[in-house]
Amino acid sequence: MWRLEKEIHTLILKEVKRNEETDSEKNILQMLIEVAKNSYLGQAETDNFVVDNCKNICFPAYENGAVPAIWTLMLLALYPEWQDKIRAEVLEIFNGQLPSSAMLNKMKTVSLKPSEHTFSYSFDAFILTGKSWQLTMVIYESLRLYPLGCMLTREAVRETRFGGVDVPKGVSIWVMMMTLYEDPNIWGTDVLKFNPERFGNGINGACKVPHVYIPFGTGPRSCLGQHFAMAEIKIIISLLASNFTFSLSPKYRHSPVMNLIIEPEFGVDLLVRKV
Ligand code: HEM
Repeated sequence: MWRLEKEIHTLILKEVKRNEETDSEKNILQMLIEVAKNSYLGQAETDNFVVDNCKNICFPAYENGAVPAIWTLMLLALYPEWQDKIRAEVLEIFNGQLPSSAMLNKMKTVSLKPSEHTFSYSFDAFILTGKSWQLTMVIYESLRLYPLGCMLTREAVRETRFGGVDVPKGVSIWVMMMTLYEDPNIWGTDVLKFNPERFGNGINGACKVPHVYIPFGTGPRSCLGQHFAMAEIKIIISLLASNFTFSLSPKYRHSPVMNLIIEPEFGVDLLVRKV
């Protein structure tokens, strides 16, 4: 384990050096290096800062787009009427071509005027624009029923009072996603049903307290890959839905498990047919 750790450390620093030597376009790595260099950190700490942040970005990039896409496919397999709606939408937008960013922008949805909100809310989910957002509604509903992480954590950096409770400095606060997403007082009596239509008027229309819908977290440390992840999931689902119909295989065993993220324990077996 230590050998692997050391090897990864060395590999990342090699890439850092290569990156510093080439006059390439500004990328995340260069931004990380700049932040580290402009800080009070010594050389070893600077290296650790860059390496740790690289790992922090690579780790979620590996499965975090794939698992929500798999849950969405499972739900679409269960609800063929939504599969048909998605297929019609993507066939109209993509018109037999591979998805481009301009096409994805047509499915792009929503933005929030920052001044209307106290948090720096970067998840683009409040004002629906355009008319092609059925797939986005399906993904939002899928992320509500099967959130990627089961909790969001924050540490009290100073003594504070939170919802009538005194919280001492240093205490970790865990926000359990499922308690937010399964509350009928917030989402209505059909809270446990797959109903993407609830997002028809954006998040404000979907629930009584829109700030509780935070699939990508909130504030300055919200998900770095949220727009990438949404684009990735849209591309995967669009390509599959426009070429295939799919239903759940009798082999499928429904068993969401909480590892680091909420995953289907036995995978998702689908029966797939060419359209
Ligand atoms: C649908 C897919 C994804 C979901 C639902 C998701 C969700 C989240 C959540 C809830 C957080 C914690 C935010 C907070 O504490 O406020 C987070 C953090 C993060 N995510 Fe994602 N994520 C997804 C995909 C990705 C992908 C594909 C990447 C990388 C390419 C990524 C990179 C990160 C990073 C680097 C952080 C830490 C940000 C920081 O600490 O400043 N995520 N994500």
